[in-house]
Amino acid sequence: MLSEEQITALRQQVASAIADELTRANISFDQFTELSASVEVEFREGPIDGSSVDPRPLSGLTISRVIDLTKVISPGSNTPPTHGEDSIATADNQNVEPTSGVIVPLSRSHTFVTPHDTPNQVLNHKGKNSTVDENIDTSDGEDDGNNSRMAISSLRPSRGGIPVVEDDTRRQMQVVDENFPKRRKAETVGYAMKPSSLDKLIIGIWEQLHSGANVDPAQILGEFISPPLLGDTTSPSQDMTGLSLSTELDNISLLGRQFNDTTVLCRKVTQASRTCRSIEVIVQARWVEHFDAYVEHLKVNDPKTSITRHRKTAAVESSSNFGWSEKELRNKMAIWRGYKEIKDAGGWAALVFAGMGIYRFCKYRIGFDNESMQRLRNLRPALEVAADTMNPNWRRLLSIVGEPPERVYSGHPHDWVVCLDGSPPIQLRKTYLQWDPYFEYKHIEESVIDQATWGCDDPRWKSSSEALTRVSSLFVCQDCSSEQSDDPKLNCCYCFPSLFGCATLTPPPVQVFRTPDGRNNGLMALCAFERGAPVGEFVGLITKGLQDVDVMENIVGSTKYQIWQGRQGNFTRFVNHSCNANAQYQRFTWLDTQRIILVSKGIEAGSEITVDYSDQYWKGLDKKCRKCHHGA
Ligand SMILES: C[S@@+](CC[C@H](N)C(=O)[O-])C[C@H]1O[C@@H](n2cnc3c(N)ncnc32)[C@H](O)[C@@H]1O
Repeated sequence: MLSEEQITALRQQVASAIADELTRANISFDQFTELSASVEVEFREGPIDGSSVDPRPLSGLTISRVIDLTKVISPGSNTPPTHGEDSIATADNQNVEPTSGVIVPLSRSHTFVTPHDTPNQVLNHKGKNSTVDENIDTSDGEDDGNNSRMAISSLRPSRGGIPVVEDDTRRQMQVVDENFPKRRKAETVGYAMKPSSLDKLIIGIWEQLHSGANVDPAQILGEFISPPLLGDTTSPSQDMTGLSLSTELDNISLLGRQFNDTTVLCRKVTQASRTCRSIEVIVQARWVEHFDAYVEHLKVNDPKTSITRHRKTAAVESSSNFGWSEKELRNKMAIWRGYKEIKDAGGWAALVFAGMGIYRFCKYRIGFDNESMQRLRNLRPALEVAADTMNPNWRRLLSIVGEPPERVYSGHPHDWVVCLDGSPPIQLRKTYLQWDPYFEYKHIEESVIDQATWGCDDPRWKSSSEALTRVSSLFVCQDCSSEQSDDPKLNCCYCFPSLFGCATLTPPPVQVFRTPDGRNNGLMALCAFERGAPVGEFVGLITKGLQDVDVMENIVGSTKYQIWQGRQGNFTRFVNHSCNANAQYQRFTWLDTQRIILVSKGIEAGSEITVDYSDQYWKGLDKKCRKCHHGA
């Protein structure tokens, strides 16, 4: 019998051996939530190098255990999701005025007043009373001491190491250039994506929707006619060594044209095949409905015969029409029924944009339960907003099954605020009218220079000696030292490939959503963003001297400028604060011009995207973080 100490030593030895093996195995556990491990132990006699070991175990298998690792892998799995705070929710939304979008500059001519238009007597985090102006200030420590800016509060990118302290400023959000924090598990909000088959299906839908995939019947009706690819001209493999220079050049340009033509043809066929696949699942889902209706009809006409018998009759009739055996039809029908159930819950958009993943999901039916279908039901309006606004013709596919082809949601994808509980989306402007009856928001992809202020100059441009030290006329990335160009063929900088210098830019998978805890709107990540991946650029009006509004203030050399998203900008305008943020703002220089990028710190699919506005931002404001309940 082993002593207590020997058992402890044995336990440690076995545990550390398993841990070593696990490290070597390099398994990605991220995709599992209900993980268990099966451990088998045998004891053997002899040295471990195997030179003279008796390969037979002492007494066969000593132990065999299955260990539940769920709690180790997902320690927070029992934590209620954020939307459990529903009780505070919608009514509360009336109370928190989202500052940056609703306050207009005093210097501009709007006359309405919101609670944040005037200085407020407020409590800061330490409970101290202070009077503040409602602004955002973002000067970044290279302050020239100009106190007129002190009253402006800000979303403020700061340079690493340079203190960002202006005691009188508020609403400063800091950009952290250094000490990129370790990835943290992000909280999920309403959609609460967990790694399962349904999640894969949903993420597949979002990815298709944001991939630039063109689901348009016109694509398959359009021409596939392309110049002859083979036969009458030089094929790519033909030996050209004996050709004269001009013939050679002719052939090269011909090869180039052929290559481009083939690319176009290939693109058209790929798109057409994707569209056909969508038509296929639409028709198959509808066929199941007709099958059920027919069985119902048989039952009404012949109530004495069992429903099973009627089903068989209908199956036999249709299998001969399909040219399949009854069994084959039944197998297919089981999958098609899955398509119908997805359509019933998630709407036609879920079906059309599901891609190939839907087949496996319906074949194996893992996670095909009431809870999953409820999740799809809640997602339905959000999916339709994305589908209608990004793929305006997709509903025309539905005319094949007699559904209305007109889209329901028009405008920009972020003109709609989706609700986590599946209730109808709200027009963006309506979510601000209570504070600003004139609210409107123009969606722009690039910042716009306020010419009244800057003329033709872009204050973000690094005209300083920094830029002039370049050896050639090429632009060089300050981070990776590679050449930058808007021409994808010349560009070598891949710091933020989804934003700069690459051939295709696809819209980021994000949506504006209604927060359930009184923060008005927020930004939802539909798919995961890896740590370090850009979500988008902070764009708006490049201006200066605004007071009493939320602005991002920045500095290049000695030039200060502001980015104001009050009336125009992009989705970054809806990013809320969290003390536990999963994203942050970073500076980046593209073609010698400063840009501010929203970068992921590890954002999970289905989470709200947040940044830490920093204490500076909240300083002196009568607000607590409603996301984390800090700073009450
Ligand atoms: C840049 S906007 C963010 C989008 C905003 N929620 C909206 O609906 O327009 C900043 C404003 O959102 C609100 N906000 C953001 N994060 C918050 C938080 N954690 N707690 C409370 N309010 C927050 C505040 O009103 C803040 O002034």
